[in-house]
Amino acid sequence: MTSIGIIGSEGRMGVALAAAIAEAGHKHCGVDKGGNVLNLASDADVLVDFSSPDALEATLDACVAARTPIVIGTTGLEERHHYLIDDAAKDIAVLQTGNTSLGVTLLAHLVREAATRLDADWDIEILEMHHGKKVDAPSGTALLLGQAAAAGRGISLDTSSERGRDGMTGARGRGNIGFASLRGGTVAGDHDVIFAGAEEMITLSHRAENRMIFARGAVRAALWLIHQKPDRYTMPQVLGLS
Ligand SMILES: NC(=O)C1=CN([C@@H]2O[C@H](COP(=O)(O)OP(=O)(O)OC[C@H]3O[C@@H](n4cnc5c(N)ncnc54)[C@H](OP(=O)(O)O)[C@@H]3O)[C@@H](O)[C@H]2O)C=CC1
Ligand SMILES: O=C(O)C1=N[C@H](C(=O)O)C[C@H](O)C1
Repeated sequence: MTSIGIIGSEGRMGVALAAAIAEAGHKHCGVDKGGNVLNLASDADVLVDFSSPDALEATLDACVAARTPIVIGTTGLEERHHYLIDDAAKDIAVLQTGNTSLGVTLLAHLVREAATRLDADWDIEILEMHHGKKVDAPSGTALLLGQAAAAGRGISLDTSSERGRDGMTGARGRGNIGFASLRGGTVAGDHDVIFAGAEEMITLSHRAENRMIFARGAVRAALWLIHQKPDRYTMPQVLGLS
Protein backbone atom coordinates (compact mmCIF):
# COMPACT_ATOMS: atom_id res chain seq x y z
CA MET A 1 0.00 0.00 0.00
CA THR A 2 1.37 3.38 -1.05
CA SER A 3 0.98 6.54 1.02
CA ILE A 4 0.04 9.54 -1.14
CA GLY A 5 0.24 13.02 0.40
CA ILE A 6 -2.18 15.65 -0.90
CA ILE A 7 -1.40 19.38 -1.00
CA GLY A 8 -4.79 21.09 -1.03
CA SER A 9 -6.60 18.15 0.55
CA GLU A 10 -9.81 20.01 1.40
CA GLY A 11 -10.25 21.60 -2.01
CA ARG A 12 -12.44 20.35 -4.86
CA MET A 13 -9.61 18.27 -6.33
CA GLY A 14 -8.20 17.22 -2.96
CA VAL A 15 -11.51 15.59 -2.04
CA ALA A 16 -11.77 13.82 -5.43
CA LEU A 17 -8.16 12.68 -5.13
CA ALA A 18 -8.71 11.18 -1.68
CA ALA A 19 -11.62 9.17 -3.14
CA ALA A 20 -9.50 7.98 -6.07
CA ILE A 21 -6.64 6.96 -3.77
CA ALA A 22 -9.01 4.94 -1.57
CA GLU A 23 -10.63 3.40 -4.68
CA ALA A 24 -7.16 2.24 -5.82
CA GLY A 25 -6.49 0.64 -2.42
CA HIS A 26 -3.88 3.11 -1.19
CA LYS A 27 -3.79 5.50 1.75
CA HIS A 28 -3.65 9.27 1.88
CA CYS A 29 -2.78 12.13 4.16
CA GLY A 30 -2.91 15.83 3.39
CA VAL A 31 -2.34 19.48 4.20
CA ASP A 32 -3.98 22.76 3.32
CA LYS A 33 -2.86 26.37 3.86
CA GLY A 34 -0.75 26.61 7.04
CA GLY A 35 -0.16 22.82 7.21
CA ASN A 36 3.26 21.22 7.77
CA VAL A 37 4.36 20.23 4.29
CA LEU A 38 7.77 18.94 5.44
CA ASN A 39 6.08 16.43 7.75
CA LEU A 40 3.76 15.41 4.92
CA ALA A 41 6.66 14.96 2.47
CA SER A 42 8.57 12.90 5.06
CA ASP A 43 5.60 10.65 5.85
CA ALA A 44 4.33 10.04 2.29
CA ASP A 45 5.85 7.99 -0.55
CA VAL A 46 4.79 10.61 -3.10
CA LEU A 47 2.95 13.97 -3.03
CA VAL A 48 0.24 15.29 -5.35
CA ASP A 49 -0.35 19.04 -5.44
CA PHE A 50 -3.73 20.52 -6.36
CA SER A 51 -3.59 23.80 -4.47
CA SER A 52 -2.27 27.22 -5.48
CA PRO A 53 0.90 28.51 -7.19
CA ASP A 54 1.69 30.31 -3.88
CA ALA A 55 2.27 26.92 -2.24
CA LEU A 56 4.74 25.64 -4.81
CA GLU A 57 8.10 26.94 -3.57
CA ALA A 58 7.69 25.63 -0.01
CA THR A 59 6.27 22.35 -1.33
CA LEU A 60 9.22 21.75 -3.64
CA ASP A 61 11.70 22.63 -0.87
CA ALA A 62 10.02 20.07 1.40
CA CYS A 63 10.01 17.39 -1.31
CA VAL A 64 13.70 17.92 -2.06
CA ALA A 65 14.58 17.84 1.66
CA ALA A 66 12.62 14.60 2.14
CA ARG A 67 13.61 13.15 -1.27
CA THR A 68 9.91 12.64 -2.08
CA PRO A 69 8.66 12.67 -5.70
CA ILE A 70 5.77 14.98 -6.57
CA VAL A 71 2.99 15.30 -9.15
CA ILE A 72 2.09 18.98 -9.65
CA GLY A 73 -1.43 19.53 -11.01
CA THR A 74 -1.84 23.11 -9.83
CA THR A 75 -2.34 25.55 -12.71
CA GLY A 76 -1.74 29.28 -13.10
CA LEU A 77 2.01 28.69 -12.87
CA GLU A 78 4.35 31.42 -14.11
CA GLU A 79 7.81 31.21 -15.65
CA ARG A 80 9.49 31.46 -12.23
CA HIS A 81 7.54 28.41 -11.03
CA HIS A 82 8.82 26.39 -13.99
CA TYR A 83 12.40 27.35 -13.06
CA LEU A 84 11.75 26.12 -9.51
CA ILE A 85 10.39 22.83 -10.91
CA ASP A 86 13.42 22.38 -13.20
CA ASP A 87 15.69 22.98 -10.22
CA ALA A 88 13.90 20.49 -7.96
CA ALA A 89 13.90 17.90 -10.75
CA LYS A 90 17.70 17.69 -10.43
CA ASP A 91 17.14 16.01 -7.05
CA ILE A 92 13.72 14.34 -7.20
CA ALA A 93 11.24 13.00 -9.76
CA VAL A 94 8.68 15.73 -10.64
CA LEU A 95 5.73 15.48 -13.00
CA GLN A 96 3.94 18.75 -13.81
CA THR A 97 0.86 18.91 -16.01
CA GLY A 98 -2.13 21.15 -16.53
CA ASN A 99 -4.31 18.07 -16.91
CA THR A 100 -3.86 14.59 -15.43
CA SER A 101 -6.72 12.96 -17.35
CA LEU A 102 -6.01 10.24 -19.87
CA GLY A 103 -8.39 11.82 -22.38
CA VAL A 104 -6.67 15.21 -22.45
CA THR A 105 -3.25 13.57 -22.65
CA LEU A 106 -4.39 11.76 -25.79
CA LEU A 107 -6.12 14.91 -27.10
CA ALA A 108 -2.84 16.85 -26.86
CA HIS A 109 -1.19 14.10 -28.92
CA LEU A 110 -3.91 14.41 -31.60
CA VAL A 111 -3.71 18.23 -31.60
CA ARG A 112 0.03 18.10 -32.19
CA GLU A 113 -0.49 15.64 -35.03
CA ALA A 114 -3.19 17.81 -36.67
CA ALA A 115 -1.09 20.97 -36.31
CA THR A 116 1.85 19.20 -37.93
CA ARG A 117 -0.24 18.37 -40.98
CA LEU A 118 -2.24 21.61 -41.41
CA ASP A 119 -0.42 24.71 -42.61
CA ALA A 120 -0.66 28.22 -41.12
CA ASP A 121 -3.71 29.05 -43.28
CA TRP A 122 -5.63 26.99 -40.71
CA ASP A 123 -6.31 29.32 -37.77
CA ILE A 124 -6.03 27.56 -34.42
CA GLU A 125 -8.35 28.75 -31.63
CA ILE A 126 -8.62 27.14 -28.20
CA LEU A 127 -11.85 27.54 -26.27
CA GLU A 128 -12.23 26.43 -22.67
CA MET A 129 -15.07 26.55 -20.17
CA HIS A 130 -14.84 25.95 -16.42
CA HIS A 131 -16.92 26.42 -13.26
CA GLY A 132 -17.26 29.94 -11.91
CA LYS A 133 -14.87 29.39 -8.99
CA LYS A 134 -11.81 28.86 -11.18
CA VAL A 135 -9.22 31.59 -10.53
CA ASP A 136 -6.79 31.28 -13.46
CA ALA A 137 -7.23 31.80 -17.21
CA PRO A 138 -6.55 30.46 -19.74
CA SER A 139 -6.79 27.06 -18.08
CA GLY A 140 -3.63 25.01 -17.67
CA THR A 141 -5.12 22.54 -20.13
CA ALA A 142 -5.73 25.23 -22.77
CA LEU A 143 -2.08 26.27 -22.45
CA LEU A 144 -0.94 22.64 -22.65
CA LEU A 145 -3.03 22.17 -25.82
CA GLY A 146 -1.62 25.44 -27.17
CA GLN A 147 1.92 24.13 -26.55
CA ALA A 148 1.02 20.92 -28.40
CA ALA A 149 -0.34 22.90 -31.37
CA ALA A 150 2.69 25.20 -31.40
CA ALA A 151 5.07 22.22 -31.27
CA GLY A 152 3.23 20.59 -34.19
CA ARG A 153 3.43 23.81 -36.16
CA GLY A 154 7.09 24.34 -35.24
CA ILE A 155 6.53 27.76 -33.62
CA SER A 156 6.91 29.21 -30.13
CA LEU A 157 3.66 29.73 -28.20
CA ASP A 158 5.30 32.65 -26.35
CA THR A 159 5.47 34.72 -29.53
CA SER A 160 2.39 33.42 -31.33
CA SER A 161 -0.48 33.40 -28.84
CA GLU A 162 -3.43 35.80 -28.92
CA ARG A 163 -5.11 36.16 -25.52
CA GLY A 164 -7.77 38.39 -24.02
CA ARG A 165 -9.13 39.99 -27.19
CA ASP A 166 -11.25 43.08 -26.48
CA GLY A 167 -11.99 46.26 -28.44
CA MET A 168 -10.23 47.19 -31.71
CA THR A 169 -7.86 44.24 -31.76
CA GLY A 170 -7.08 44.25 -35.47
CA ALA A 171 -7.23 41.08 -37.54
CA ARG A 172 -5.82 37.90 -36.07
CA GLY A 173 -2.21 37.15 -37.01
CA ARG A 174 -1.58 34.40 -39.55
CA GLY A 175 -0.31 31.28 -37.82
CA ASN A 176 -1.20 32.56 -34.35
CA ILE A 177 -2.95 30.47 -31.70
CA GLY A 178 -5.92 32.17 -30.04
CA PHE A 179 -7.39 31.53 -26.58
CA ALA A 180 -10.85 32.20 -25.17
CA SER A 181 -12.07 31.42 -21.64
CA LEU A 182 -15.65 31.01 -20.43
CA ARG A 183 -16.62 30.69 -16.75
CA GLY A 184 -19.88 29.60 -15.18
CA GLY A 185 -21.86 27.02 -13.27
CA THR A 186 -20.24 23.76 -12.23
CA VAL A 187 -18.48 22.79 -15.49
CA ALA A 188 -15.61 20.43 -14.58
CA GLY A 189 -13.59 21.34 -17.68
CA ASP A 190 -14.44 21.58 -21.41
CA HIS A 191 -11.85 22.18 -24.11
CA ASP A 192 -12.23 22.66 -27.87
CA VAL A 193 -9.28 23.03 -30.21
CA ILE A 194 -10.60 24.53 -33.42
CA PHE A 195 -8.73 24.39 -36.71
CA ALA A 196 -10.52 26.95 -38.88
CA GLY A 197 -9.60 26.72 -42.55
CA ALA A 198 -11.08 28.24 -45.70
CA GLU A 199 -14.66 27.00 -45.84
CA GLU A 200 -14.05 24.08 -43.49
CA MET A 201 -13.40 23.56 -39.80
CA ILE A 202 -12.09 20.73 -37.62
CA THR A 203 -12.78 20.69 -33.87
CA LEU A 204 -11.02 18.35 -31.44
CA SER A 205 -12.81 18.33 -28.09
CA HIS A 206 -12.66 16.95 -24.59
CA ARG A 207 -15.42 17.14 -21.96
CA ALA A 208 -14.72 16.30 -18.34
CA GLU A 209 -17.96 15.00 -16.81
CA ASN A 210 -16.52 15.18 -13.30
CA ARG A 211 -13.24 15.58 -11.38
CA MET A 212 -12.65 11.85 -10.87
CA ILE A 213 -10.97 11.64 -14.30
CA PHE A 214 -8.29 14.09 -13.09
CA ALA A 215 -8.02 12.33 -9.74
CA ARG A 216 -7.62 8.83 -11.20
CA GLY A 217 -5.03 10.09 -13.68
CA ALA A 218 -3.11 11.77 -10.86
CA VAL A 219 -3.06 8.52 -8.85
CA ARG A 220 -1.77 6.64 -11.89
CA ALA A 221 0.93 9.30 -12.40
CA ALA A 222 1.93 9.25 -8.71
CA LEU A 223 2.28 5.45 -8.60
CA TRP A 224 4.39 5.58 -11.78
CA LEU A 225 6.55 8.46 -10.52
CA ILE A 226 7.67 6.59 -7.40
CA HIS A 227 9.75 4.30 -9.64
CA GLN A 228 11.45 7.05 -11.66
CA LYS A 229 14.86 8.60 -11.10
CA PRO A 230 15.19 12.37 -10.46
CA ASP A 231 14.04 14.28 -13.57
CA ARG A 232 11.07 16.24 -14.92
CA TYR A 233 8.34 14.08 -16.44
CA THR A 234 5.07 14.51 -18.39
CA MET A 235 1.76 12.64 -18.65
CA PRO A 236 2.52 11.17 -22.11
CA GLN A 237 5.47 9.35 -20.49
CA VAL A 238 3.14 7.84 -17.88
CA LEU A 239 0.89 6.55 -20.66
CA GLY A 240 3.74 5.46 -22.95
CA LEU A 241 2.71 7.99 -25.62
CA SER A 242 6.15 9.56 -26.03
N1 LIG B 1 -3.91 19.24 -13.50
C1 LIG B 1 -5.19 18.86 -13.44
O1 LIG B 1 -5.61 17.84 -14.02
C2 LIG B 1 -6.14 19.68 -12.64
C3 LIG B 1 -5.70 20.81 -12.04
N2 LIG B 1 -6.52 21.54 -11.24
C4 LIG B 1 -5.91 22.66 -10.57
O2 LIG B 1 -5.75 22.32 -9.20
C5 LIG B 1 -5.79 23.51 -8.42
C6 LIG B 1 -6.81 23.34 -7.30
O3 LIG B 1 -8.10 23.27 -7.87
P1 LIG B 1 -9.39 23.10 -6.94
O4 LIG B 1 -9.25 21.89 -6.08
O5 LIG B 1 -10.54 23.25 -7.82
O6 LIG B 1 -9.25 24.41 -6.02
P2 LIG B 1 -9.83 24.67 -4.55
O7 LIG B 1 -9.79 26.15 -4.35
O8 LIG B 1 -11.11 23.94 -4.37
O9 LIG B 1 -8.76 23.96 -3.59
C7 LIG B 1 -7.48 24.45 -3.36
C8 LIG B 1 -7.02 23.88 -2.05
O10 LIG B 1 -5.64 24.23 -1.89
C9 LIG B 1 -5.48 24.80 -0.60
N3 LIG B 1 -4.38 25.76 -0.58
C10 LIG B 1 -4.37 27.04 -1.01
N4 LIG B 1 -3.18 27.60 -0.78
C11 LIG B 1 -2.42 26.65 -0.18
C12 LIG B 1 -1.11 26.63 0.34
N5 LIG B 1 -0.32 27.71 0.27
N6 LIG B 1 -0.66 25.47 0.88
C13 LIG B 1 -1.45 24.38 0.97
N7 LIG B 1 -2.73 24.36 0.52
C14 LIG B 1 -3.19 25.48 -0.04
C15 LIG B 1 -6.80 25.47 -0.28
O11 LIG B 1 -6.91 25.64 1.11
P3 LIG B 1 -7.64 26.96 1.68
O12 LIG B 1 -9.08 26.78 1.29
O13 LIG B 1 -7.36 26.87 3.14
O14 LIG B 1 -7.03 28.14 1.00
C16 LIG B 1 -7.78 24.44 -0.85
O15 LIG B 1 -8.03 23.41 0.08
C17 LIG B 1 -6.09 24.64 -9.38
O16 LIG B 1 -4.88 25.25 -9.77
C18 LIG B 1 -6.73 23.92 -10.58
O17 LIG B 1 -6.62 24.62 -11.77
C19 LIG B 1 -7.81 21.21 -11.04
C20 LIG B 1 -8.33 20.10 -11.66
C21 LIG B 1 -7.52 19.22 -12.49
O1 LIG C 1 -9.61 24.41 -12.10
C1 LIG C 1 -10.14 23.40 -12.61
O2 LIG C 1 -11.24 22.99 -12.25
C2 LIG C 1 -9.39 22.67 -13.65
N1 LIG C 1 -8.18 23.05 -13.88
C3 LIG C 1 -7.29 22.47 -14.82
C4 LIG C 1 -6.92 23.49 -15.87
O3 LIG C 1 -6.64 24.65 -15.52
O4 LIG C 1 -6.86 23.13 -17.05
C5 LIG C 1 -7.74 21.15 -15.36
C6 LIG C 1 -9.22 20.99 -15.51
O5 LIG C 1 -9.63 21.51 -16.72
C7 LIG C 1 -10.01 21.51 -14.33
